[in-house]
Amino acid sequence: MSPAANPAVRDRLRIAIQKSGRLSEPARALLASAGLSWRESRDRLFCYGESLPVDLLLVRDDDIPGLIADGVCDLGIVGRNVLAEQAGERSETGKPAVFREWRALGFGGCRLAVAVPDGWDWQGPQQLAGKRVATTYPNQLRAWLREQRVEADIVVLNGSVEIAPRLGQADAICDLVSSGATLAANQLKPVLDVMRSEAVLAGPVQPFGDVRAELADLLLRRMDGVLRIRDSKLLLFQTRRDALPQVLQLLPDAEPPTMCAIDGADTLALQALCHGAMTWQRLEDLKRAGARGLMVLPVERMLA
Ligand SMILES: Nc1ncnc2c1ncn2[C@@H]1O[C@H](COP(=O)(O)OP(=O)(O)OP(=O)(O)O)[C@@H](O)[C@H]1O
Ligand SMILES: O=P(O)(O)OC[C@H]1O[C@H](OP(=O)(O)OP(=O)(O)O)[C@H](O)[C@@H]1O
Ligand SMILES: [Mg+2]
Repeated sequence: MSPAANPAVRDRLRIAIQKSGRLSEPARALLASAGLSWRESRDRLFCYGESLPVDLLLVRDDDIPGLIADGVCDLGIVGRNVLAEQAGERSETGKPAVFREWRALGFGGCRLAVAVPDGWDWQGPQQLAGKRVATTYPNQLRAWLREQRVEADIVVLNGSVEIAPRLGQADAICDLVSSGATLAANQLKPVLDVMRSEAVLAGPVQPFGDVRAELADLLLRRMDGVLRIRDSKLLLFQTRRDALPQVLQLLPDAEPPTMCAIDGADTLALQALCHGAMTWQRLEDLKRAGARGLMVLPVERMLA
């Protein structure tokens, strides 16, 4: 049966990303560097893929796990915090796990942390016993409290959680923190992390049974290439053979270099893919160790 005749079989992949918010631009940029391009529609909620049969759906981030669960979209880029919260909710209500994290994407980093008023003398999780804790992430907080064997009341709020203690709605909070500025502005201090989060590529637990499997594989391979080289540089240099061990010691973050002998084999020309920052200080150290003609080149694409 052709995909058109059977709606369960699809010949295009559909990826949901946040319409507007912290993850929307980096998510688009990542997909674009993996070679995707779209024809923008006028309402901009659905973008038809041009370079590959991969379409974009622009939605609220909280809707992404549910869209994957319902099969409305195939993949999504969403914070691990949102994915874990909704997975927790499904498991609490006895529903099977249908989506999971496929890849961590290295942006949108933050943590889900417990914070208490500045004046508290924090002794440990037991101090939350019998207290009210405000959060947008009740399932993760509940699971964490259970692990700590602490009984506390969870007050669910959809936003502005940090203001709850001042309003007398809660004694402590459990919310996302990155710089800590929002906590400080509300006279709160973080005391421990419930989870570390970043943007992730989410997908179904079950593999696709049609051409989407190949499209998803292709996309993953390209994304892995982009993620691997995000901060990488290609380093070109020459060195005398006897200085090689000292030079390589300064490149612990490099892939095994390609080398060739020149000048009657006494000198080597090398190229090494380095994953760490290539600062001036590092180049000067390499020169001191015997490297010559150092050149640092950006890496645009890589396919393993
Ligand atoms: N302060 C922060 N620093 C870094 N990342 C954050 C921060 N706050 C949230 N995030 C991450 O970015 C994701 C999206 O945050 P954002 O504030 O844009 O969501 P939202 O207000 O729920 O948006 P939407 O309108 O799509 O529902 C969060 O789920 C989290 O993974
Ligand atoms: O530690 P900080 O760097 O101050 O960031 C933390 C704040 O960022 C997020 O809110 P956001 O600004 O996205 O507003 P929102 O409540 O509308 O999501 C989060 O809910 C915190 O309130
Ligand atoms: Mg949201």
